[in-house]
Amino acid sequence: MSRMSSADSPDLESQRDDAESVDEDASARSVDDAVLEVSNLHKRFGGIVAVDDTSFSVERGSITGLIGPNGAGKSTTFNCITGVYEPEDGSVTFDGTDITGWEPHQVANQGLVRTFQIAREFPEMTVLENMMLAPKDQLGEHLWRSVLPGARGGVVEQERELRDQAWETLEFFEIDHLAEEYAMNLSGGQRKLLDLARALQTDPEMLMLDEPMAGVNPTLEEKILDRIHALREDGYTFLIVEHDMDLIMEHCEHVIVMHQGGVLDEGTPEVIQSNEQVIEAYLGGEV
Ligand SMILES: Nc1ncnc2c1ncn2[C@@H]1O[C@H](COP(=O)(O)OP(=O)(O)OP(=O)(O)O)[C@@H](O)[C@H]1O
Repeated sequence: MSRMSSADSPDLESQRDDAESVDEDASARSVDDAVLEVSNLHKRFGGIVAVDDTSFSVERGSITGLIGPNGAGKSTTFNCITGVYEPEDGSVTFDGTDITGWEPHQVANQGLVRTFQIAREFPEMTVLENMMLAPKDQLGEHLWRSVLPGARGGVVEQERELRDQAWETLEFFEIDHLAEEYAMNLSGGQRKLLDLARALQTDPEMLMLDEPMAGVNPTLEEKILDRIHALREDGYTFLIVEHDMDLIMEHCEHVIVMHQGGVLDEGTPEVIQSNEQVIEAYLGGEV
């Protein structure tokens, strides 16, 4: 299933053949219950092919890792899935619905949310205010509703529920003591926790995390991982881009490897770790 160009060397061609046989094994893995299906995705920027015929599925309730050297196309794939970019070709299906080319807020409303490499909170708002802005379909955002007879009570009630939910989520991530703090005063790790909390506030089914541990100290990293596992136990699905290989291999049950815009291989951490093409992709001077 390698997606390298036809200009690949014979060596790489033979690796691709090997990869295909490995992938046959991988695809034998039952993805009966795929919550996300990415099929033949293509995205280019001028002459740069960033995502080249990429296909993979994510099993519902799994923690799946998406890895690959710098420039492999991971973030662009995330962006194509979540509506930041529109792919030139291919499709994205979430929970049985074709969401290809949907706007980011539509994707989020469907239950698929993401975080970014660089957290995107509002720095001049408090943590709690950031939380209150996150949820989808807030009645309070639709001002017209407030002028409908009898609707005002509903808005007040919904805002109270959102506030309660925000507190609960902040407690879950153990940052409730920072609720009144301006987001700009948080540490890098605390921002990552806020980012996750905000994503969760939208009541998603699946979270896509782009380098959730970058710049996070080991103690906070433990806490974030602990929360991710707790959420998975609750039925959430995770797709995680992360450069820390040890972390991916320890915490993901399935790993997808991207290289030069395509999927080089996928499988269990054990399979991936022993795959020489993967080792070469990482150690071939491109990391
Ligand atoms: N907005 C853009 N304009 C032009 N080229 C881009 C753009 N975004 C990504 N690219 C290019 O597309 C390719 C894939 O980039 P992408 O950021 O998706 O890789 P990545 O695997 O996420 O890398 P990293 O691990 O370094 O974040 C790279 O060659 C990159 O330079």
